Amino acid sequence: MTTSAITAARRTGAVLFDSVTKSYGTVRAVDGLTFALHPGETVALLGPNGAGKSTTLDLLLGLRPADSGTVEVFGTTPREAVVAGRIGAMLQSGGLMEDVTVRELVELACALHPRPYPVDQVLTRAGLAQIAGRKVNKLSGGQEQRVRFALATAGDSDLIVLDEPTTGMDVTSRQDFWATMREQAAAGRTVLFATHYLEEADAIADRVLVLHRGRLLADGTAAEIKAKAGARKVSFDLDTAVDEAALRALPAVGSLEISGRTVRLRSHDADATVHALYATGLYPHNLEVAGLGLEQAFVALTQAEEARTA
Ligand SMILES: Nc1ncnc2c1ncn2[C@@H]1O[C@H](COP(=O)(O)OP(=O)(O)OP(=O)(O)O)[C@@H](O)[C@H]1O
Repeated sequence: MTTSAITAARRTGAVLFDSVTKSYGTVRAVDGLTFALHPGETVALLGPNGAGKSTTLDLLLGLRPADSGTVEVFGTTPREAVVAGRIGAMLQSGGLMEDVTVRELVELACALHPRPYPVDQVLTRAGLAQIAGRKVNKLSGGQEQRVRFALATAGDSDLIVLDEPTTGMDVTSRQDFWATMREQAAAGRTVLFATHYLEEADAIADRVLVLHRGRLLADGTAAEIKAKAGARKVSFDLDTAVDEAALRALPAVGSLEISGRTVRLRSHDADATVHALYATGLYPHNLEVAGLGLEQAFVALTQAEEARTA
């Protein structure tokens, strides 16, 4: 980010990370991270295991101090933003209070929020109305996630932070969950979620941040991230026996998979690959050239970075 973008984000942004670093002993979990989130955005935070996603969220929520750099939330410190009720959070870790009912726990969360919603509304929105009387320690994993979701939306917060929110939820719960999050975003709230479900990031996020070893590897729309990965999938059938060596010698070819007379390959310059394919005298049928999905783009980007820094 440029200095003027940082100044603008400081004035009008929802979140600003400016050169933030955090280490645990010798492990640098977050390494000079700079980004801003704008009000009303829904942003996915992606990264392989250990990339620093949870640490980033902890810093954003004021649960850990940064070693250097600054974290601002609506122009204040994370802690001030939390106390003012401006952030609702749903974290992976942290047990729920056990010996209380779902309703009692949600009542407590509402009582603690400066701008609470009615308890019944929170329970219904999280799909908990039917099990409000049940003890929290008797819930399934997916039901516990719904309780965490209820706690994150107990009041009118401006920023909702979710760490792998749908892990353990069944398909219907997931759909309900994201429908609610869309409503929250449509009402102008900023939503930041860390996830390993790339199809969710693709479908839901306006913007995707890819972390790798505590650094920002990519920042853009899902379409931009796919384009950045650069590779295309090329597939075709041949009506003669497949000459693997000739295919491997085509320009820009990455991986190559042959199944009978069907060929599937990755190319970082599909035009060059296909032109050269025709030039060899082969005649491909059913030729298809397609972009990568977000998941494939993510793997391509992170693997390229691993190779670059190895
Ligand atoms: N409390 C801690 N003490 C020591 N090291 C830690 C601690 N928490 C995280 N780390 C290390 O910091 C790095 C970043 O971890 P973090 O949990 O932020 O990553 P993540 O992207 O959330 O990973 P995952 O996808 O596996 O949840 C990892 O190398 C991890 O081992």
